[in-house]
Amino acid sequence: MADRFVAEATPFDGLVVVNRRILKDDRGFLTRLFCPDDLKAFGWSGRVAQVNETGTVQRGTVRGMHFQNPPFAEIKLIACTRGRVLDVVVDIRHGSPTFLKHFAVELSEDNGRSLLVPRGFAHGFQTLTDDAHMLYMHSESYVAASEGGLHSQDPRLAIGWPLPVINLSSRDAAHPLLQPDYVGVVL
Ligand SMILES: Cc1cn([C@H]2C[C@H](O)[C@@H](COP(=O)(O)OP(=O)(O)O[C@H]3O[C@@H](C)C(=O)[C@@H](O)[C@H]3O)O2)c(=O)[nH]c1=O
Repeated sequence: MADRFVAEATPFDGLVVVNRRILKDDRGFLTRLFCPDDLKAFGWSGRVAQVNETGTVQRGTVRGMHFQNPPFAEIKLIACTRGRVLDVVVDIRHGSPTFLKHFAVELSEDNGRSLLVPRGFAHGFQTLTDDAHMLYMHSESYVAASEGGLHSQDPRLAIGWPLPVINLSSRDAAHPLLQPDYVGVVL
């Protein structure tokens, strides 16, 4: 069996686009979403503490930009299992050469792409279709008190959302803008 996952490097240390093989036959398809042994080579380590799914009703909705602060900083493997999204991460690792730069990739139910996001990135996405579903593997448990957020429309991040941004949650609308002295997270 050829590799189920083919890694595509990004300009960000540890951030990997994972191209999944999609096995098709007359009935439909099968694709492997997660395998700790295979993904170890791409940077997954430790356990899967939880698997979450979200469904988003309306095209143009933005969720994010979210992260957990140390000691609960987490690795996430992110896939879109229904519809299409523009998935975006921001490097917030203190001292990183790509600090506060962002990376965007389209994830969809058809393109077989997942994003393996190391610790020290904020994550968000915009739905490009109605009724979009996302699936997340998390290496750490959800700890509400450790949650952090950046504003998805912070001018300093300059994320080019392709559609007018709608439906921010009240939490996401309240994320503060970055201060000039922001130094990121120390892992
Ligand atoms: C993330 C999370 C939320 N919750 C609760 C908190 C809240 O009552 C409800 C909805 O949470 P949120 O508003 O944070 O949902 P959402 O905005 O979809 O949060 C998600 O956004 C994307 C961008 C990510 O990267 C994810 O890791 C996650 O942070 O679910 C959990 O119980 N467990 C979890 O792991």
